[in-house]
Amino acid sequence: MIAFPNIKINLGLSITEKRPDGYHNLETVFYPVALEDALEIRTSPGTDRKFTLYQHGMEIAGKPEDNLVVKAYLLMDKEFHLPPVEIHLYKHIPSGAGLGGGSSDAAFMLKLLNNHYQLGVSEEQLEVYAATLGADCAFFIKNRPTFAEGIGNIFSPVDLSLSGYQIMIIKPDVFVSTREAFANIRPHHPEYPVKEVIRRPVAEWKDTLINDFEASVFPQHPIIGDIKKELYHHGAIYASMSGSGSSVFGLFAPDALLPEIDWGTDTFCFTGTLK
Ligand SMILES: C[C@](O)(CO)[C@H](O)COP(=O)(O)OP(=O)(O)OC[C@H]1O[C@@H](n2ccc(N)nc2=O)[C@H](O)[C@@H]1O
Ligand SMILES: Nc1ncnc2c1ncn2[C@@H]1O[C@H](COP(=O)(O)OP(=O)(O)OP(=O)(O)O)[C@@H](O)[C@H]1O
Repeated sequence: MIAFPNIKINLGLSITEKRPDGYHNLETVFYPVALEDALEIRTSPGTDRKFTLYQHGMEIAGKPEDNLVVKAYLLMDKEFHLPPVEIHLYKHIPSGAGLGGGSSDAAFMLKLLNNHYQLGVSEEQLEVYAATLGADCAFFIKNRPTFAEGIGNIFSPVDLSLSGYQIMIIKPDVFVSTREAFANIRPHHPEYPVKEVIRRPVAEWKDTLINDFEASVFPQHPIIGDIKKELYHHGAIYASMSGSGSSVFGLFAPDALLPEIDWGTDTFCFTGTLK
């Protein structure tokens, strides 16, 4: 059985408080975008190994047992005593991009196992499992536009459709550690709450829908700020870094002709249309 884990972008990201457990409370809107990995599971009988991970496409740092798809499998195996599986993961989604690629793989693994082995786990319970694997992992269970608060795991639906808008996502060859990005932030409550700005037309978001990480990440990696400027220069209606970076996305009107920009060979570039 195969699934296609997609990414999220953050529309606004306010880091409001540091918590006693070291994590941060935040407010953001997650929006799904169809830049996808491919994830397949097959039962592999007659083997002692619980799992074998075959990786294709972009490389991911770390051992197989550190991969979030394996962590998701082991979590479900503990609860449901699953048969051994072969896992094929084809990575298209860049890592360290703020696009939630690893979290998405993990959430889709939970959904795949639930469907393939007919475990009968509810979406709500899958969200509980997902939240143990990564702060924004649970979003990918329902995978629809969502207002998130808490550490990024308390959800309410938002009435927002960007259907038809074109998106350009650019990720320079720069790795931003999510942990370090949080460490450099001074939390504060936003002048313009994300939930309110998002109700305004996209054309009004430019100076009010803020990703707090930009202020700490751009000075360290000026190239990321330059990409955002370039997207505006070429007609983006709204542009922002996603999550803790290093990717930047630009939203363009449905009928706009997307610019052809030479970002250089080490830069990842995706264009698509939002659903
Ligand atoms: C920044 C976002 O991309 C916004 O969508 C996400 O909240 C990040 O979520 P994520 O990559 O799933 O994050 P995790 O892998 O759970 O956490 C990585 C590290 O970031 C810090 N962290 C993460 C989430 C959060 N609300 N507060 C934090 O301080 C913690 O130091 C944690 O050890
Ligand atoms: N299946 C996976 N895909 C990508 N990275 C994974 C995976 N499993 C574990 N990782 C580890 O997770 C780290 C973060 O990867 P991820 O793609 O989620 O980054 P990100 O885009 O910064 O996500 P986020 O928006 O959640 O911060 C990587 O450095 C990698 O070592």
